[in-house]
Order: sequence, then C-alpha cells, then structure tokens
Amino acid sequence: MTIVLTPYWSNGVQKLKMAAGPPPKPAHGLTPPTLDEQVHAVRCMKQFHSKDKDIEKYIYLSMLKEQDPHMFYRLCLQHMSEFTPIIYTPTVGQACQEYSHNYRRPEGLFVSHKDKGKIASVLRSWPKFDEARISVVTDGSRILGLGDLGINGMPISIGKLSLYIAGAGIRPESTIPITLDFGTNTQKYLDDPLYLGLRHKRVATEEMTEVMDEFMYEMSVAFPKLLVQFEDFSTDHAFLYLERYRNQYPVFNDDIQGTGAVVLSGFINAARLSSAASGRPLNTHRILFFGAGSAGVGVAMQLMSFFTLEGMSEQEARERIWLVDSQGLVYSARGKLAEHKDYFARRDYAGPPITDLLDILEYVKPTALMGLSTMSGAFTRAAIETMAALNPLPIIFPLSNPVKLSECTFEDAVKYTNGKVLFASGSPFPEINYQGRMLYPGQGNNMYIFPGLGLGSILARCSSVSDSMVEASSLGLANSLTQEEEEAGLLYPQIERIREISAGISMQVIRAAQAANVDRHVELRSMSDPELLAFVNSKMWNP
Ligand SMILES: NC(=O)C1=CN([C@@H]2O[C@H](COP(=O)(O)OP(=O)(O)OC[C@H]3O[C@@H](n4cnc5c(N)ncnc54)[C@H](O)[C@@H]3O)[C@@H](O)[C@H]2O)C=CC1
Ligand SMILES: CC(=O)C(=O)O
Ligand SMILES: [Mg+2]
Repeated sequence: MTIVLTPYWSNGVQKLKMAAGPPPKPAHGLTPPTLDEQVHAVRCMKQFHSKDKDIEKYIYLSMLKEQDPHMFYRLCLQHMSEFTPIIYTPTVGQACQEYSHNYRRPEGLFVSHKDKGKIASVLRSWPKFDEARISVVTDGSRILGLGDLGINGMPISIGKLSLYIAGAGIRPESTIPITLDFGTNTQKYLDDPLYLGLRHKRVATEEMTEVMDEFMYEMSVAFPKLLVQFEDFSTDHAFLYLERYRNQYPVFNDDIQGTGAVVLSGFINAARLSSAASGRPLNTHRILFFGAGSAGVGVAMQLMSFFTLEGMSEQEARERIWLVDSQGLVYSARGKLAEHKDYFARRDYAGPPITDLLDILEYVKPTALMGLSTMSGAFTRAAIETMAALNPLPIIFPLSNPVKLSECTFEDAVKYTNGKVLFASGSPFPEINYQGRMLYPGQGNNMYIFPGLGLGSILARCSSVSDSMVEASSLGLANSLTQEEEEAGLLYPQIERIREISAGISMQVIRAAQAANVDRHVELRSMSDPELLAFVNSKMWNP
C-alpha cells in the first residue's frame, strides 16, 4: 500500500499563514534578546558558508526553508547566483540521487499506480487545496541527465518550485511538489534497502496512462485553479502526455517547452552577434542538435520560430535544422524512427549512416551546435576547433545537466576557439579571464522561463497553455537584456534580476493568452501595459 505522507506543516497551518504575510512575532522570551533580522541574515550566510560540501549546503538550505521560509527566500533573492547551483542544478541532481538516504521529512505529495481508483482521496490529503496554483509533477524517469531515479526525483519538483517562489513571487502555500511512483528500472534502487519508492520495475505505458488520466482529471477537480508543469518524464512519455492533456487542462512540459523557449531566447541574441561577425544573413543559420530526446526535439521545434519570425515558411525553417542521436545523423532513409524525430529527419541525405560528430560537422557545416545528449565531453577539442574553423563566431550550447554531463566546459570552448565563442550551458560555469578580457558563460536553462510563464498563466487563469504563450515567454526573455548586459556580451540577463525578468515575461504571456482566447481572467484585457505590469508586480509574494 502506498502511504500519502503528510506534509511537514499540515498540522501547523500557522506556518502556511506565515508565508502569506509577515512572520508573526514570537512571544517575548522565546527568542534571544538581541536577535536582529539583518544580523541573523549574516549569521545564516556564515552557517551556509561553513559547510564544505555542496550537498551539505543543500541540506542546510532545506532546513532553513522549513524553519524560516522568509529568511530562506530573502537570502535566495539576495544571493541568487550563489544559491541556484545548490538548490537547483547541479547539486539538486545529487540530492535526488541520495534522496532515499538523506530523507528527513515529507515535503510533497506522492501518488502511485497503486492509488488507482482512489487518487481523489490522496489529493485531498493536501492541507491547503483551495490555495493550490502550481504543481511540478515528475515520475522520476529521467531526472536531469541522471537517468531513472524513481521516487528519488522528488527534490527536482521541490527545487523547481523554490525557483517559482523566489523567481516569480508565487506564494509558497500555492505550490505542490508531486512525485508519481510507477516503479523504477534502476536495479541499484530496487536493491537498496533504504529506497523509498515501490520496489518493482516500471509499469507498462498502458497502465501508466490509465493512472495519468485519473490523476489529471482528479487534479483538475481538487485544484481547479492549478497549472501543472510536467518535469523530467522520459522522452516517450513526455511527448505522449503533453499531447494528451494540453488541450484539456492548463499544463506544459518544462523540458520540451520551457527548454525550447529559453534556448530560442539565447539563440536570438547569439545569432545576431554571430551574423554580425560573419556577415551571413540571419536566415542562413544552420543548427545541429547533438541529442534528439524530449529536450533536443523540443528546442528544435521552438527554434523553428526563429526562422519563421524571419519570414521563412515552416518547410524552409525545418531545413535549417539537423538532428543527431546515438546512431548518428537522423535521416529518413536510415529506417524507422521514433515519431518525435521523424519530423526533422533529413530527406536530402540517403547515404550510409554518419556517426562521427566530426564527420557530421564537416557534412552539415553548422553555425550553431546544441548539446542535449547527456554525453559528457562529447564536444571534443577537435569538434570545437571545427566549429571555430567553420565560423568566425560559432554558437556552442552544451545544455545537458548537471555540470558533469555537459558536452564541454566553458573553459574548453573558450580555449579552443581563442575566446571567440557564443556559449551557453545548462548548468553554471564560472566566468573566465581570457587574455585580460572577462568572458561570461550564459546559462541556457529553463529556470529563466518557467517562473514567468507559470505566473502569467496563473494570473490569466488560462484554460490551456498555447504555443504562442511559450513563444511570448521566449521573446520576453530575449528582449530583457539591459544595455550594460548587451555590452558585456551576455546572451541571458543576470539571474539576480529574475523578479524583474519574470514580471516582464508574465505580462507578455498574459497578452498571448488573451490573443489566443485561453484567458479566463478577462478583466485584465482592458488594462494598459503599464497597468498590467503593475498588476503582475502587485501579485508577487515577497519574503
Ligand atoms: N538546459 C536545460 O534547460 C535543459 C537541459 N536538459 C538536458 O538535456 C539532456 C537530455 O534530456 P532528454 O532529451 O530528455 O533525454 P533523452 O535521454 O531522451 O535524450 C538524449 C538524446 O541524446 C542522444 N544520445 C545519447 N547518446 C548519444 C551519443 N553518444 N551520440 C549522439 N547522441 C546521443 C540520444 O539518442 C537521445 O536522442 C539531459 O541532460 C537534460 O538534463 C533537459 C531539459 C532542460
Ligand atoms: C533543467 C532541466 O529541466 C533538466 O535538465 O531536465
Ligand atoms: Mg527537466
């Protein structure tokens, strides 16, 4: 039997109320006599820095979030670039892998296939269900690039929701992290006596889909104002469930759509710089995707709008894109392909398989190389040098997470292109002083998109999330760079400005929802842009 764990604060509604307003003052005598908020923030940072290992920092911050959410989110906003690698990628990956060992208390909702027929009652266990607005739902089957982690995927849902709260001011009590347990195919976990999930292989897709149908329906009944973000489902199920539910419920897939939007945004800024250096028009870019899973194909689909916005037809846009999977270049004469790859399969090549990346680079001559393969180091020195030989300012985006799976490091990209590279990675890399010039890596991670996309969708009370809303989030991000950031050669804005960026993205998303007629908060339609922006800002929760 699956037990639904009671969230740690369920019998302490006090804590939920605290999140909605200023924290109540403890009675006299219950705190030390000179406890001062400002000084306490310094104390918390000192405790944070005293931890040697990143996983210990993660555990410390989890504890701080539980005990003093206002302080946690305040520090999060003040130290965004220092905290995100801990509460998010890469450290959250380790937190997932070690979840069953480091587990201390329930922080989310667990639903398993064994709950079939009674999912409604499981959802009713959530203590504040009239408050629920956003849920990040994972089945743990492809956590970052780390594979099938089963129920250990819970920290990814928690981490994404912490970024919603910090980055877009979603109220903490409106968030529900959910992990669906369909088993795991990872033997190591099945053999681990401490593993917290169901101890069997994953159930078949047919059974999973029956449970998913019930789950999605009961979610919409229990939480009528809820937006669902699917996270880290294996590629087959990621596409299957996005298509199955996207016209029925407000739902989006972060790995397909959020990643697509963030990479389109960085690519727009990179392509301008690259074209300025080469003199080649924007509509001649050639993009090679190394990795053709949910993320690779999701980004490829979204990048088509770069070309259609340049006035090209869908067919012409598709021809600017090449996919590579574990069997090499994806082309239709290769044989039967998975449905999600088929659309981009090349029809203009019918020779023998081309499997070596260097051969593929020579054949395609890309201006941009995107890595979404989970293949650590796949962009070798020779591959990077080839990109530099083909382009005066190549675009190289190794986007796989966490850091250890990145297709190349920022340092290698800089070194092997003599500092002439437009770079963004999925996980953060440090900046580099190259021959006296500071070079800054971009972080092409959906964390720039989902907070604003989610807030806009919630405020518009959208009935579904349209492609145009996702595209609006991307264009909103691309246009958010300050002059100073542009002059520094950044492709993405500084993460410290996430609140301001999310507000701007939210506004664009609401406008797109209105144009697509999926908004149910129709009073927002009559607002001017400055009024709408002020409305969005007024809705953000502040620690
Ligand atoms: N930067 C970001 O915001 C995001 C990054 N990602 C990352 O993207 C990666 C991939 O995610 P999914 O597409 O869901 O995974 P996936 O496992 O479905 O896809 C991986 C793809 O890489 C290909 N591949 C594997 N080995 C290869 C090899 N040796 N040569 C060429 N291709 C190879 C596979 O054939 C497959 O097409 C993960 O590391 C994930 O963390 C995912 C979402 C967002
Ligand atoms: C960032 C993210 O969503 C992933 O790597 O799966
Ligand atoms: Mg993901």
